Amino acid sequence: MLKIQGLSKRYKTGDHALKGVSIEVPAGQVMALIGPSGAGKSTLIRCVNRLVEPTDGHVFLAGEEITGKGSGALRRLRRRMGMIFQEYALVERLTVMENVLSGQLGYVGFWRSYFRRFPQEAVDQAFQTLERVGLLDHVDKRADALSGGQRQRVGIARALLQNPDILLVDEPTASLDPKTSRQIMRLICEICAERDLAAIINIHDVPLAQMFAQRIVGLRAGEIVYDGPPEGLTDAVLTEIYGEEDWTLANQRDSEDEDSEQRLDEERLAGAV
Ligand SMILES: Nc1ncnc2c1ncn2[C@@H]1O[C@H](COP(=O)(O)OP(=O)(O)OP(=O)(O)O)[C@@H](O)[C@H]1O
Repeated sequence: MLKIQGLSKRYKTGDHALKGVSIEVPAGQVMALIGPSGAGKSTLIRCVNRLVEPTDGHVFLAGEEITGKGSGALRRLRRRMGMIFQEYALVERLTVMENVLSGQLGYVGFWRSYFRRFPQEAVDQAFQTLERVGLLDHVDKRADALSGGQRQRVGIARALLQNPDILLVDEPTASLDPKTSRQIMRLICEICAERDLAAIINIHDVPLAQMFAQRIVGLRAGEIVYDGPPEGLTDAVLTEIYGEEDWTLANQRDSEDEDSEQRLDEERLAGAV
């Protein structure tokens, strides 16, 4: 679905943020992008939709090249990439429904959306999507009256209303508590599976990435130093990505988390929760 070939980015400041990165993400795959601060994760995501202009390399979405496209063609291609942000990027004074419908902006034209005259089909789809993300009871609430988790659900619904081929997700859980973070990651992954959607998730929380993503790509100083399954993130690999550190605690917490998660699932199945 997404093919990145030899992507490089050198900012005007001289920072060499990406050094010839090549990755392919097939439809339906959720890929977590991890790495220390400054490794180039945000730059990579932003080069894919060309919010940042790559210095070199090529990006293809479903076989169509994104790099080198003029503004009209780029706008059309961007509609097929749903962005989900750390800070949700909602319009505070608009309702949940209005925020979600703004995902249709690229389709319905500026004046129609300015006067909030959305086609019935889009409104119906927005209701269905809001039901899927668990916000049907909040459609008329203003965005500024929502919790962090609810706000991120609005962000997800808005991205889905574009009918994207891929989700580009930048730190979706950075402002959320641990339980809500899991719920949001679970929701994103379930939706990707249901819709055969690819996703790249830029995430700092390694245990969370391991718990939910099918594939982990580790960036260090603009280069891929790991690309494989979550189980392959050994202490040695983590050290290669992040540098020397004692990983025992993180891994221990990991298996404890898994145990309690499994217990909770069993209790849920037994109808106890
Ligand atoms: N607009 C910019 N102008 C100049 N340099 C930049 C710009 N944005 C990022 N950089 C530099 O590019 C490198 C990669 O930054 P980037 O934000 O992509 O890393 P990151 O892995 O996303 O970090 P973080 O996890 O802290 O968000 C860093 O050295 C950063 O200072």
